[in-house]
Amino acid sequence: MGHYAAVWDHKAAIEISKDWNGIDQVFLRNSRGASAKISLHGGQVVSWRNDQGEELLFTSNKAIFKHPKAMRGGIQICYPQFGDCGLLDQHGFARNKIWVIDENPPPLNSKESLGKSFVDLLLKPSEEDSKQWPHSFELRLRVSLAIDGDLTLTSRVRNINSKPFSFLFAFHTYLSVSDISEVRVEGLETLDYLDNLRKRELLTEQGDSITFESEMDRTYIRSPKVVAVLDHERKRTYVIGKEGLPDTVVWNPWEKKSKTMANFGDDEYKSMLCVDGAAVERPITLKPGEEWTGRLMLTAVKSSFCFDQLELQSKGF
Ligand SMILES: O=P(O)(O)OC[C@H]1O[C@@H](O)[C@H](O)[C@@H](O)[C@@H]1O
Repeated sequence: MGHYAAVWDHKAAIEISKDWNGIDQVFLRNSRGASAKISLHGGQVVSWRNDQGEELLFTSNKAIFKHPKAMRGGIQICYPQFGDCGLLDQHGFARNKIWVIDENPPPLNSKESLGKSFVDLLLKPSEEDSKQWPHSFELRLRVSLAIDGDLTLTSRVRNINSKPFSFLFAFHTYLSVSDISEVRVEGLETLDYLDNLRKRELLTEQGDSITFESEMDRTYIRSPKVVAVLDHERKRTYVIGKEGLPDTVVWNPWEKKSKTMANFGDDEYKSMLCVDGAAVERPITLKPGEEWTGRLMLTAVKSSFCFDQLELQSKGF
């Protein structure tokens, strides 16, 4: 399987194995011991570990690993619908489908994979999907793990039909946190957001940063390219960069809703936070033959957050 990997030394590797349901999953590893696991079920990133072996993504202890439902956690691909704003199942069908490994993807910018282990996945609509959503598309996902452990997800949607179509998209990202009460999100101050708990009412963020004391389900519109999630107790900061994704969704179900979710423990809301790079306020429209690209870049660093220290520019933010 070496040809899937950008091999810069002998330890960079990619392996393919079966998951609990006999569905292929891809294991990426870098030379320092960081890793990522991607399931072909849903094109879902199910694990991302740093070089200390610490898991950076949340997965519920009650997650159900059973086709066709995406398991609760990791990074899910929401496409072509987000939430329940449409006729399809919540968050669209892509997260519930079996993707394939794309051996010959159309080229991406060469910098994209330089020095990284990566895999390319592809989803094309089945007959059943076309009945529900009558548009011909190719949805691609490249997952790349860099030498410093950064994880990049690049999605491309191509219209291969003779008519335009529109879609919504999100990288629904479950971050693992120590205790939600100790977490702060920076970068969304003063922005307008749609409050999904109040029928998508348009409100403006008043806080200096976002902290959590109750259920939250918000779509921050036209959000900046970089948002930081500071976990004080664990002394870890996640830096979330995005391109082609104008919005950021912030979600935590809190206590009451958690109890109603079958595949989620009653107390698990304390150890997770979803911060999604998304294009959900306004649909993206593609004319025949056109392609859209969206990218999510995740970095986890120790201790307090400082834009300068992170040399964000050198990381491509
Ligand atoms: O339970 P699901 O379908 O995975 O969705 C979880 C949540 O995902 C969030 O992104 C949405 O904003 C919430 O409204 C939704 O409840």
